[in-house]
Amino acid sequence: MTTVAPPTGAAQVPFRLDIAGLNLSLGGRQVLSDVALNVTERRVGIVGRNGSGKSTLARLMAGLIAPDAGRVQINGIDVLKDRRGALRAVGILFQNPDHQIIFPTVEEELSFGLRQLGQSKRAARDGARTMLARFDRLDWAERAVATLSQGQRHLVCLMAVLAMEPSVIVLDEPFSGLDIPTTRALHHHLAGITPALIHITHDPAAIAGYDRVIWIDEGSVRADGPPGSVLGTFTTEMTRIAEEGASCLL
Ligand SMILES: Nc1ncnc2c1ncn2[C@@H]1O[C@H](COP(=O)(O)OP(=O)(O)OP(=O)(O)O)[C@@H](O)[C@H]1O
Repeated sequence: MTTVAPPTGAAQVPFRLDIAGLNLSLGGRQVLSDVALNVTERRVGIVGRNGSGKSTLARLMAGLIAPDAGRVQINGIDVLKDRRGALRAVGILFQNPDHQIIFPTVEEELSFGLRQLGQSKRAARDGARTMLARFDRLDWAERAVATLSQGQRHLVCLMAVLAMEPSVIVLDEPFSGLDIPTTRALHHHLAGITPALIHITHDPAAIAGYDRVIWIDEGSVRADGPPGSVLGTFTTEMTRIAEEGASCLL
């Protein structure tokens, strides 16, 4: 398995997320209600039932959608108002890499974000190749993205986000649909990276070793604290709901 060395000096990258009074309705339904969070921990998990509002929160954290009320700041940058600042502050990885990849070749895909940050064509190409080399994938530079597997495309997305050196990366269930070895390889890559991580997942084991876990329930924060206590309560509640559902079917 490839070991990924964090870039020198990057361990000092600051991270602070401040969410205040976040409210959002979609399709006439309140999806998030009064979400307020202050986060400085570098490994944070988010759990919650299907439809509880996790992905919506992830998009708000990345400044991809606007709330009805409230604001999201990362390192003091309002991610909605300062789009250039937000590109440096936060990266996001979606469940489906095909929702993210827009260029035909791997190098073009990795260069794009760097061009958005204002780098010259040459600097962006060099940055893309440096990132590919870090992951021992320099041979992918000219490769057509369409010829890569789903797991390999996930890795392309991860490298593209990392190349931009954001303070934090939001992971929106990036491992669903991947086999165990691919999932482990991506976990391994993530364990070695410098940016803070906010990781949305349905797998409590994936975030058991994190610094903090936030449980989103029906658009609000239901529990927030160390993984030991939050994941314990969450799992007990999910099991109770599942058993209740099963007994209804009998
Ligand atoms: N564009 C939209 N228009 C209307 N309703 C939406 C829209 N996007 C999301 N919703 C609704 O908002 C709620 C929260 O959706 P969201 O995708 O944030 O949930 P989630 O917690 O990420 O769920 P899952 O675990 O299933 O991915 C759901 O009820 C969903 O149907």
